Order: sequence, then structure tokens, then C-alpha cells
Amino acid sequence: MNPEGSVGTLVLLRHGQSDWNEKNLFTGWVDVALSARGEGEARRGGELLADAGLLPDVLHTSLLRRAINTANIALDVCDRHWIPVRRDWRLNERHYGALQGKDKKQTMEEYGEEQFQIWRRSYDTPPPPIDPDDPYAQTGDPRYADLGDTMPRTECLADVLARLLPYWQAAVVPDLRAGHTVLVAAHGNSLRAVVKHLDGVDDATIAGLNIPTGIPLRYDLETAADGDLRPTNPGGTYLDPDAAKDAIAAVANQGR
Ligand SMILES: O=C(O)[C@H](O)COP(=O)(O)O
Repeated sequence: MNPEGSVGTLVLLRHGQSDWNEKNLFTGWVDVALSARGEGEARRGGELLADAGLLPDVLHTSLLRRAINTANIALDVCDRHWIPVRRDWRLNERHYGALQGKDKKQTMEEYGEEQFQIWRRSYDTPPPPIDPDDPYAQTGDPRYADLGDTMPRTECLADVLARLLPYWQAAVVPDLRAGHTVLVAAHGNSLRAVVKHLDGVDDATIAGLNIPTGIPLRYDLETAADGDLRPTNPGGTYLDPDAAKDAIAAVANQGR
């Protein structure tokens, strides 16, 4: 526990490279595995946590195996495999709608760079919705049974923020206020939503913000005058800043 008045430390971890990141396919809610490189990135993430002495004592993940397995591997490496965990669909990747399963380069060639970037990075324009009969739709998936008709068929980043925030406030913030070191293992776009919220990034600027796979991003937090949690290190601190710089550029250039 931290001293009275201070709050815990947040560690954001995007899953390691997945099989579909490797193939350059839009993934969203499709539950693909980590690639061999992604498993290596997760191990390296665990080493970075251990080297920094940043040992999580609670874990939050999405319901997707690339985030779950990244956390398991990283926590095993830093000997924290035993900590309590909560998983929630609200931390899932952004639902990529009808783009799920499509090749990013081919999509850019077919629709042009402007439309491609609007679908990927605009704050409030979602891709076309997925057909419930599409092989990459999540129709009938038992993990989403409780959602019924409210299960997303596509999402923009604004939609992700709207569905993530209730979980954030109800589950993650109380762990931080209790002084814990909180690991959130999630996805490129769900973590962009977290960063937008924490750093107060405006709707235009968030389009240019990319999160690399497998590199822990540390946020030190305090309680602001309005009662909200606010980073004392705005933008957070990557535990391997050089690797993060290259990896961020690689994410930004996907499709080219
Ligand atoms: O869902 C996906 O395809 C990726 O995890 C994130 O992709 P993006 O960087 O193209 O949004």
C-alpha cells in the first residue's frame, strides 16, 4: 500500500504481437492467439516489470486470449502469476465491424488511405457493422451471452470509451485508490481510450496516438482537486522508451 493520500501505480500493457498482427489483418473481437514473437514480447514485458521493481498486485484483462496470455506470461516471468484477476468485455479491443478478418494493406488499396485512416483512427466514425452471419462475427459466443442485442457490431473509439469507462470507474479506480500496483492487459484501441481519458487527449490528437505491443507503460497518479485521478507523468512512461519509439512507428505505418 502507498502512503496515505497517494494512489497506486497503473501499468498498461498491450498484448504481444498476435497471429493476425503478424498477418496484418484487422482483428477486433476475433479471439486470435499470440504469435511466437508476441510470446517473446510478453516475456520481455515481464522482465521489464521485474527490472523496474514494478510488481503488479492486481490484474485486469479483456476476455480475449491475446491479452489474457500476455498477462499470464509477463506475470509468470516476474513471479506475480498468483495475483487476483478480473476480466471484462469492456476492456476488449475495439470491435472492428465488417473489417474484422480483412487485410489492412488490401483495405487501404481498395478504399484509399483517407477512408482507411478514418476507419482506423477517427474518433467518432465506426467501420460498417459486421453481418451477424459473418464467420468473424461473435454471434452465439457464450462469453458475450449477457450482452444480448446490445453486443456491438462495430465501434469507433468514442464507443470504446463509453463502454470502458463504467468498468474503469467501478473496478480499476477503486484498486488504484486502495494503493495497488494495477496491471491492465488489453489492446491497442481500448488502451488508447484509457490514455485519452487519463491524459485528457482531445478528439483530434488521439488519432495520432498509437500503443506498441508488449511494452509496459507506467502511470503515476494523484487525486486532482476535482477528485479524479490525474497522472503526475502525463503521457506515461514506457519501461523501454527506445523500443517503444520504433514499435509505435510500426503500428502507425500498418497498411502501407
Ligand atoms: O484489432 C486490430 O486489428 C488491432 O489490434 C488494432 O488495429 P489498429 O492499430 O489497426 O487499430
